[in-house]
Amino acid sequence: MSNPILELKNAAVYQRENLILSDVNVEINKGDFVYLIGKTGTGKSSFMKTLYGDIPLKEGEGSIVGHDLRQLKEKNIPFLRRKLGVVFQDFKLLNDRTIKDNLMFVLKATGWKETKAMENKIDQVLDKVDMKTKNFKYPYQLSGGEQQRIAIARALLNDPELILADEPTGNLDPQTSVEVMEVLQEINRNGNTILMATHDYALLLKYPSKTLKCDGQKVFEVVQKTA
Ligand SMILES: Nc1ncnc2c1ncn2[C@@H]1O[C@H](COP(=O)(O)OP(=O)(O)OP(=O)(O)O)[C@@H](O)[C@H]1O
Repeated sequence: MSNPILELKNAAVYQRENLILSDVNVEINKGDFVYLIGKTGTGKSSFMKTLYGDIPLKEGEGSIVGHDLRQLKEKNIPFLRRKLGVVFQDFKLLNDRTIKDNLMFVLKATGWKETKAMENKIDQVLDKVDMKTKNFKYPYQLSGGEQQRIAIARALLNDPELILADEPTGNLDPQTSVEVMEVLQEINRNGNTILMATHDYALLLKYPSKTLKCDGQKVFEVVQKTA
């Protein structure tokens, strides 16, 4: 029996009272790499926000990493987020502290106490994105691609069951996008499950995978054409 990490049944996504997506039926299983595509304004970000508890699910059924999205209470959102790694287009690193301190901040905020264990974990995640030697730098001293790799490392800190990446290459040039994508692919090969919203069709062609499309207030799976 498959035990999906994410399952939505007849779900509807709203921004306040505006219906953005309806009849959403989606299943993501452990180890999957799934793209979410669609034109600007079709609801990719709203879909992602619903998954990490930023927008409440008011219609249909939804479960993600063991949480029922319909029953999700404000106080449980931090616990949901701990099981998710979220990566954004604009990196969202804290510019007033070093890379190491950015990661330390997240570990402390999520209940880690032991300095040695925290340092080991930071080394481990930075190693995964090939950024171990830059841990003393400040975010503004890094290129966009490097900052995004740090943001991916940060998403890995609590061994997430699912990584949600919302346009992770949106601010990067094509070559750097490929480099960041290589990191995500490697992480996926190592067993991490990833849902990535993107409008970068070049990446889809280069790294084909299961693809969901937002269009006309619906989400459906598309079969990629090999041109
Ligand atoms: N905070 C908000 N309040 C009300 N409506 C919103 C809000 N944010 C987005 N919307 C609307 O929801 C719809 C979907 O937006 P969303 O950002 O989810 O699309 P998207 O596919 O992620 O677009 P993009 O690729 O430009 O990021 C749009 O019509 C947008 O105007």
